[in-house]
Amino acid sequence: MIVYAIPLHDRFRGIAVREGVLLPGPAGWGEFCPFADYSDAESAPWLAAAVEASERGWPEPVRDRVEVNTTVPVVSPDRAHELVAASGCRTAKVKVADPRSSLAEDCERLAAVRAALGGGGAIRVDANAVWDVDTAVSAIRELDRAAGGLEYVEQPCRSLDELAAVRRRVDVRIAADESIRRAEDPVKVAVAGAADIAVIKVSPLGGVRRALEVAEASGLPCVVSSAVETSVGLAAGLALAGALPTLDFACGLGTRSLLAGDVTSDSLSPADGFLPVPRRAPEPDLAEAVAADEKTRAAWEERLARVHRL
Ligand SMILES: O=C(O)CCC(=O)c1ccccc1C(=O)O
Ligand SMILES: [Mg+2]
Repeated sequence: MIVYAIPLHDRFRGIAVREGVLLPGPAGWGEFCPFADYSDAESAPWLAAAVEASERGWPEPVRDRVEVNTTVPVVSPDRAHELVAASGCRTAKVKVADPRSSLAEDCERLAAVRAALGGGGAIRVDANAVWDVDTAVSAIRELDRAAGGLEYVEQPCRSLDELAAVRRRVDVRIAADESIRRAEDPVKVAVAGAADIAVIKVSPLGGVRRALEVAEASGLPCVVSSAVETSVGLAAGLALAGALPTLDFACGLGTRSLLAGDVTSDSLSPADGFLPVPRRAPEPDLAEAVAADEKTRAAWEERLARVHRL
């Protein structure tokens, strides 16, 4: 087993260093990397996803490449412009509504992203559930204007009822993320009236097969998104995106560039906005260079053992 610790270029979701474990098995490598604030119970599906990858492998894909968005953290307009221009992607997902950023700053970041993308690109934003309904409605209208049009807004509010209320009052499409992945039972959550798009993630949903079930049950067009894994975990996301019967939107799997390093030389960085659908995860041949220190390694070994026992 490999334990890695990789710095991020810019803070993302409050995280400056991404940590996790790579597990080898007969089918290849799997990645277990629940965020530090996740309980053991909430980390169990992340382990199931890693075990699926290493023991069983993934279902047959129906496509061999996937268009992806580049992901823009809460950074200055200049930095946002630079990230989008360097990405080669035609779609950008921009984090908004962060405590460190005002609505005016969010608007400036979006204008810079639009300038970098040009009129033909698509911009989506992610509010990570922080707004109430009225705040969401007015913020979305302003952000939509600043961006020169938004493709969708991801998780503007916490609850499904709030998402439904916002959806009735704005023209911009609504995508559900936390409402699905943090639901008691992601297969049973009735997201259809509350959102236009379902964001589906392999790790929190317990693997590619389980995520395919959640996607089907949602009855919505899906966007497969990462949890900012290394290329080993990104491969699982691409396997899911590759196996979905239909895929109408770019996926949130262009996150390799958020990390300052990777565990593989065969890195899953988008070229011209697309990533290939791999049959198995790439070999972690660079793990030595990003190995965690002894203390971090011991903590992850313990965490893995606890989640394993559940
Ligand atoms: O969707 C993307 O572009 C990248 C993935 C992403 O935003 C994300 C990554 C880790 C944890 C939460 C989220 C999120 O979508 O809220
Ligand atoms: Mg999200």
